[in-house]
Amino acid sequence: DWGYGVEDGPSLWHQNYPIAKGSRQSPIDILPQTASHDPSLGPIALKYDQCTSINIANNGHSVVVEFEDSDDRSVIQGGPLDNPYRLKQFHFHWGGKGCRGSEHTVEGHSYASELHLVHWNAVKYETFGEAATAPDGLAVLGIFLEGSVTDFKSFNPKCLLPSSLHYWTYLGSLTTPPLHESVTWIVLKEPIAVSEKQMSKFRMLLFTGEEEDQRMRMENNFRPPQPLKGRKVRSSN
Ligand SMILES: Cc1cc(C(C)C)[n+](CCc2cnc[nH]2)c(C(C)C)c1
Ligand SMILES: [Zn+2]
Repeated sequence: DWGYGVEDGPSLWHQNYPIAKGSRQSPIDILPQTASHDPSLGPIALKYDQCTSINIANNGHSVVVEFEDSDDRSVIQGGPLDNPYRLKQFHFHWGGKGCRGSEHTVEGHSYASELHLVHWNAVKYETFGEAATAPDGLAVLGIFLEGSVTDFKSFNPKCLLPSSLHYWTYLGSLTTPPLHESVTWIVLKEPIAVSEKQMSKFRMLLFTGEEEDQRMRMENNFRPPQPLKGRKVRSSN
């Protein structure tokens, strides 16, 4: 019912999902100069050592790596978060070519791709599904990928992190339907390098059209920036 094409893309999502015009929609264009530095914002802490990946799948909209989330073995905490959020899965957004592809932009600048590490508040909610509809239910760590000659070795989230964990944070939403306004976004300032070869592998992934035979190229699976509507973007030190 929704996609990234001309007939079903982001500009039409509001017809079936009115919250698309809500007050905390994502992604946004981040303006570093207007982000308010908040000294009370501590560092984020990532505990991914025991992370247990379950599978990698093409869910028709993205390539997703799922994790075991029956306990707090892999969590993100600190920063803007009041308690630990459990790692559920990570996935990517990317463009058809060149440097467009990320969901968040920085002063209008897009990156080739954006990695989302999705976590949920298992302290307050019973299930991921329940958390996904709650205003403090999810915490998504966004990491920009920019094309470069180096390769990244594996999908272990630990080695996918840049050297600096400085971040911007703001209250937002899922970036595809149902567009729930349930996400505390933590976007790292420093991108990681990914090779053109890796990018081309994303682009070769096909995603199913309405009819199974309609194999469309999975690319440009990103939503454009949404109005800030008075929200404050805070910056870690
Ligand atoms: C693996 C995954 C895929 C998707 C979309 C791309 C269908 N979504 C829905 C929208 C979204 C993707 N990235 C930010 N929001 C999620 C949510 C639950 C975080 C996870
Ligand atoms: Zn995402």
